[in-house]
Amino acid sequence: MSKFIVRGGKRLTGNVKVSGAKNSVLPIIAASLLGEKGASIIHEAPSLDDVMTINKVLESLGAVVTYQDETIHVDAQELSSCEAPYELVSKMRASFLVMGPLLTRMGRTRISLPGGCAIGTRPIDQHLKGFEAMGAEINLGQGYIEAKCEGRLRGTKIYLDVASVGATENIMMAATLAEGITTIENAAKEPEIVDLANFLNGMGAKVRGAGTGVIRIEGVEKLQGTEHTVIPDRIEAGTYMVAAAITGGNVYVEGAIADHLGPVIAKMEEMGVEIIPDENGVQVIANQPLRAVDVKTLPYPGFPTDMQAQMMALMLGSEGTSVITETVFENRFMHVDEFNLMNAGIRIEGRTSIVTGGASLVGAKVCATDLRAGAALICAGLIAEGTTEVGGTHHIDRGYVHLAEKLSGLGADIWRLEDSEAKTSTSEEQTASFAEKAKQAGASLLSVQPTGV
Ligand SMILES: CC(=O)N[C@H]1[C@@H](OP(=O)(O)OP(=O)(O)OC[C@H]2O[C@@H](n3ccc(=O)[nH]c3=O)[C@H](O)[C@@H]2O)O[C@H](CO)[C@@H](O)[C@@H]1O
Ligand SMILES: C=C(OP(=O)(O)O)C(=O)O
Repeated sequence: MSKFIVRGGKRLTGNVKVSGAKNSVLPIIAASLLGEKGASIIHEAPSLDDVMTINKVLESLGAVVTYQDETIHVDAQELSSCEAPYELVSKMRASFLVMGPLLTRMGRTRISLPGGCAIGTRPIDQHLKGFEAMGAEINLGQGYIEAKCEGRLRGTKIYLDVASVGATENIMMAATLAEGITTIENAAKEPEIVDLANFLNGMGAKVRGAGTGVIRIEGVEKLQGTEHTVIPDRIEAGTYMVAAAITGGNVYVEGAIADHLGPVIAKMEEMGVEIIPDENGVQVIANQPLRAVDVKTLPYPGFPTDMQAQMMALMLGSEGTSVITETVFENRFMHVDEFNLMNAGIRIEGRTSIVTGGASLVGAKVCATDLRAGAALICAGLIAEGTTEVGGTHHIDRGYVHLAEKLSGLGADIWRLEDSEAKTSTSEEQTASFAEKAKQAGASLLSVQPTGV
């Protein structure tokens, strides 16, 4: 099993660059299926496993996709299928985002049910409610959802019972080619929704109000490929901000957009971290003991659930008792047991976790239960005594580009041990191979350690 190995005790300093946002690029790639004329070019597409998976979904539908140097070309002029198979959708829930584009463009689609995952059951009722309201007929059977419509979808008013990011995106994409006007009420307001709307408008769509609770889409007859640069990943940025703060460090997070990180910055400032934003990123300076805070996750612009686990790690490095309430997903405290293997002493009471800071964390063998849990365990490992081994790297690879290389570029004592490397190579060879990867990632190798600890 491959794993990240972290030796605690290093203070992080320097500059780290944030990659393009996973949660923007995935719906944008799905939206590129709407381009009946010309290709789409998507810049700052991070080299994540999730991106490779959705590219494969598009290829299985007949689109021609190439990926080079963080740029994706999608030629979706000729599509040969409207069915997204189980093998790909089961790998990644966001594959379900191809449903809206396929239904509205082809009048029919069949997609494997995405199912739940480690953080919750994650139903899709709001997506389907939207499609039905627009005139689609939905049938479920044998693990697949079939949607079809006679002629074009029809614009209508859709009120979402929960401000779902995915449902807002799927319905928004479906509405671009519908007849008439669609209004989404109680729409999600995340920056990634705005990024998707900008991409769609670049294709010729007429989307207004993205980023507010009411989005209005006037359907058009056809869309064409466009060129777009994905926004920086606010969750990756927040993760490096936490990594800097937990080590008492001084780090410039290049590309972080302070406006997208409002609640994360507010809570870190409340803890005593100095955050200095400028137009290119944010400087994070932690030069005093951290104070306990209480955090409740909420849809944007509230505190993001995708930063909950990392914030929990930061609370462990503070003085006093903090409380985290998770309101977005019903099962997103799986990392607590893993933190507790490191002597964290966190208690769960329903949807709340009580985190007592100041405990001396000790390195342990732990496992990422989802991608943010993995990043959070690595953050905790940065201040733990001894060595922490974080397994479940496939989760982390879904959302973090060159995580070990970026952190080691800031001075962290971290490296990745591949299963195959562990079996076949010497520690010197592993160091050399890691050094090569880090060089490719542009990181300066302040602390590369041989494996085999
Ligand atoms: C690829 C992507 O962008 N993923 C993000 C997206 O996931 P995703 O789009 O799946 O998350 P949603 O916003 O849809 O989910 C929020 C809540 O709504 C519920 N719900 C959702 C849809 C539905 O039809 N019915 C329903 O009840 C979910 O179970 C959950 O409790 O937003 C989440 C919430 O910010 C983030 O954690 C994910 O990183
Ligand atoms: C939960 C997440 O992603 P996804 O919705 O793709 O599972 C996440 O990015 O933290």
